[in-house]
Amino acid sequence: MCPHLNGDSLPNDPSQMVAVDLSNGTNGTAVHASSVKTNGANGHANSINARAQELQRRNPYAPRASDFLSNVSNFKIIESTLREGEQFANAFFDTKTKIAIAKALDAFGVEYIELTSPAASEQSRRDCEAICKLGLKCKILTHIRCHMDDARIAVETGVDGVDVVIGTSSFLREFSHGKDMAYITKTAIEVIEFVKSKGIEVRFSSEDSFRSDLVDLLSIYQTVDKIGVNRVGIADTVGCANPRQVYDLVRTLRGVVKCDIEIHLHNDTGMAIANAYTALEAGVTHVDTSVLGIGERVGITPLGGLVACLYAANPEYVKSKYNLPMLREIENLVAEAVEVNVPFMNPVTGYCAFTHKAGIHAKAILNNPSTYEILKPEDFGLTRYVSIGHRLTGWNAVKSRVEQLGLKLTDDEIKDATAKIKELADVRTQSMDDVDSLLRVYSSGIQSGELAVGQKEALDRLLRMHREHTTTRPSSPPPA
Ligand SMILES: CC(=O)SCCNC(=O)CCNC(=O)[C@H](O)C(C)(C)COP(=O)(O)OP(=O)(O)OC[C@H]1O[C@@H](n2cnc3c(N)ncnc32)[C@H](O)[C@@H]1OP(=O)(O)O
Ligand SMILES: O=C(O)CCC(=O)C(=O)O
Ligand SMILES: [Zn+2]
Repeated sequence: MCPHLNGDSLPNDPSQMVAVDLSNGTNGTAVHASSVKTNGANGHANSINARAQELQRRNPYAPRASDFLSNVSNFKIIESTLREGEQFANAFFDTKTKIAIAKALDAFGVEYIELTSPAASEQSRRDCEAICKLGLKCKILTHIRCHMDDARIAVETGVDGVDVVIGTSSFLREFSHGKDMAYITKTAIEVIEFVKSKGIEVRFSSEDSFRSDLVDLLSIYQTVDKIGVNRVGIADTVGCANPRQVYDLVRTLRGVVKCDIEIHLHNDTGMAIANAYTALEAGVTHVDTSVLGIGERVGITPLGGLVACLYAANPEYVKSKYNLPMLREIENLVAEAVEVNVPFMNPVTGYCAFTHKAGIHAKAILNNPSTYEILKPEDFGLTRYVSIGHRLTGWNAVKSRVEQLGLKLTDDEIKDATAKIKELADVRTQSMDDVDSLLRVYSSGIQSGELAVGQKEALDRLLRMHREHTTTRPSSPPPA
């Protein structure tokens, strides 16, 4: 039986854990230089520079110009589980599941949901229409090739906007669609103007941006910005970019276009969350995510990980935007739909995300959770645990359990009992029930005078008697 205090449970075997409720603990919240939204107009960038230089003159530790470009506290999520996520090898979402996921994401508070192209199949088109009719708070987008045939189908579905994409790297120009930059630019203009004429949002994105020629990229982005695209998108389609490259490209683009900038980052080298954070620092306004990061190959920036990272930067802002306690439910919903487990090391919902083990950690956590926690479990509707029944435990952790059990032991007695727990845990990990029995036997031995600190043999005898009693006692008859 899980011995936690407030009825929550871990998805794993919690028998060695004890939950600690320190809701009145003094978790620190990071303080952040305020950020201003910039639309990248050069005049604006210059005035930010002048303001920052003035601040720096007065105080060298004052925010720099780059800090004012940051959108770490001013961003929108484009949730693409129902588009990129459907490209995950294991994914098959029937209509009911798509609707459940869309509703859950909307209740969580994402600003946009991106859906598979209605050109993909007849059912994809019908599902897109069905989700548009749900009346969700968030905006619904669909994602199409840069082609008039796809655009004509997309605008008839009832979406709030269309995300248009075409590869600009030499790899994709040669081996995917075979079109040159002149053709891409001409078609992009045609598609964007068509979608705009329907009165809905349109975004233009270059696929494989980080392996595209910078002059080609900036020139097509500038062209589509001039004709009034709502957003341009940068895509690290193969997951090759590092944070420095992301920062440089976004920052350069920020100086070239006035419209919003979206970023889409694959996680092939494990950089997707770091790259998304860096992209926000450099001024992107929209970040693509999927639940658990599912997508092509190893997928993209995961919703939960990104939210955790941005919460660490500005908890109040993130809490005000998103229903954080829903994260676990959404991840479980998607994990079940695509038949995978939530990874053990997942931020926030990984099965030991809020479990503290080593004695040194446990003592400090019990005094103040901020010592070893950057995320507050209670903000995500979760519980903090301290694991006790192992050889790395310490007397402070044991003392907290003694107090929870309502036992009366002095510190010396607790240290003595801790030594016994360690001795037993050197042989095998002790469950919480094992620890509790030991503490109860120890305490009753002390109260009855059968035991004093350091009487190892007497304690062994009492434990042996307790074990024999509990294992040989005949089971009680069932209640009448
Ligand atoms: C990086 C990304 O994740 S982008 C999004 C990926 N999403 C999808 O692919 C959605 C699901 N896809 C599908 O259902 C199908 O691939 C469809 C309906 C889009 C196209 O199917 P098909 O016509 O059978 O073509 P197929 O998939 O074999 O090849 C892609 C075609 O699109 C063209 N193409 C590829 N990318 C683009 C683009 N961004 N813009 C315009 N055309 C493109 C290719 O040249 C090729 O054309 P072809 O028929 O002249 O050879
Ligand atoms: O449309 C986009 O921005 C991204 C498309 C995509 O999935 C990718 O390039 O990986
Ligand atoms: Zn992608």
